[in-house]
Amino acid sequence: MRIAIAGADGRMGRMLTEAVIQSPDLTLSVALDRPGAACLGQDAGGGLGHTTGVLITDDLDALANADCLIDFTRPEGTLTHLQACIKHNVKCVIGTTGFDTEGKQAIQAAGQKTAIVFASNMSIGVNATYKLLEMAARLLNDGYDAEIFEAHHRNKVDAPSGTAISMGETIARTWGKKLDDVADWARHGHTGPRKDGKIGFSVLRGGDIIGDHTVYFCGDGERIEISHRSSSRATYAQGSLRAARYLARKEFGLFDMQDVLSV
Ligand SMILES: NC(=O)C1=CN([C@@H]2O[C@H](COP(=O)(O)OP(=O)(O)OC[C@H]3O[C@@H](n4cnc5c(N)ncnc54)[C@H](OP(=O)(O)O)[C@@H]3O)[C@@H](O)[C@H]2O)C=CC1
Ligand SMILES: O=C(O)C1=N[C@H](C(=O)O)C[C@H](O)C1
Repeated sequence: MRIAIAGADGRMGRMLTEAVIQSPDLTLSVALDRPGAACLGQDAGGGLGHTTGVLITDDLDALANADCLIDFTRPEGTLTHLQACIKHNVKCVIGTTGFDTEGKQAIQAAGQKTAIVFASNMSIGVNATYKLLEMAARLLNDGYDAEIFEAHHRNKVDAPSGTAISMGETIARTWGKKLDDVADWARHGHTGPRKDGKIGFSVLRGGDIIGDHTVYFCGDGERIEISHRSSSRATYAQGSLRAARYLARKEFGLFDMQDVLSV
C-alpha cells in the first residue's frame, strides 16, 4: 500500500514516517507539508537518519501516487488535503483535532466520496478506555459528577483535546444527552455551585507531556478515576497504520477507530 503523509515534518509526521519505513507491507510514496515550510524539498526521512528518496512537497497533485493519506496537521490543512484525496481517489486517515461543526460536516460529506478513518485518538489504549467509560457512565448515572481532566505539551494549540471531547461525548451519549447541552467547558470567577448532570472539563498545558486523560466520577463519600497516559507517540502512529490497512478494503464511508479495532 502506498502511503502519503501530511504534516511530514511535524511531531506526528516524523513518527508516522518512521513507522511506515519499518513496515514491510507499506511504502512511503508522498510527503506533504505546509506551503512555505522550511522542510520543502528535503528528504522525508532526513530528520530521522534515513534516505527515503521521497522529497517533502506542497504539491497536492503528488497524491496521484498514493493509495492512502495519513493526515495529522491542522483543520484547515486537513480539509484542503481531503479535497485533493477525493480528486485523486485516495483514502484518508485523519488524526487532526480541533475541527468546528462545519469542518466535521465537511468530513462527513467527504465520506460519501472516499473512505476515511477519523479519530481524535488512534491508540488502542484510549479506544479501550472509551469502553470502560461507557460501563462507568451506565453504572454511575445518578449522584455522580463527571469531570474530565487532560494534560498535553506546551505546543498543543487546541483545547480541550479531541480525546477529552470524545470521552465527554461517550459519557453524554450513555446518559442519553448531547455533549453540547451538558458540557461545562471552563470555570472562572463566581461560578455558583455545580449543576447536576454537567460534564466539566479542565486543561493543563506544559513541557513535553505527550497526552494524559483522567475522567472522575465524583459521588458522596467516594470517587472513581479512569486514567490513560501516553508515554510515546508511537502508539498513535501504529494505530494510524492499522487504520490505513483497514481502509484498503473500503471504497467509501466514514469510520472511526472503534470500527478499525472492531470493539
Ligand atoms: N488522533 C491522534 O491519535 C492524535 C492526534 N494529534 C493531532 O494531530 C495534529 C498534529 O499534531 P502534531 O504532529 O503534534 O503537530 P505539529 O505542529 O508538530 O505538526 C503539524 C504539521 O502540520 C503542518 N501544518 C500546519 N498547518 C498546516 C496546513 N494548514 N496545511 C498543511 N500542513 C500544515 C505543520 O507545519 P508547520 O510546523 O510549518 O506549521 C507541521 O509540519 C493535532 O491536531 C493533534 O491534536 C496528535 C497526536 C495523536
Ligand atoms: O496534540 C496532541 O499531542 C494530541 N492530540 C490528540 C487530542 O487532541 O486528543 C491526541 C493525543 O492526546 C495527543
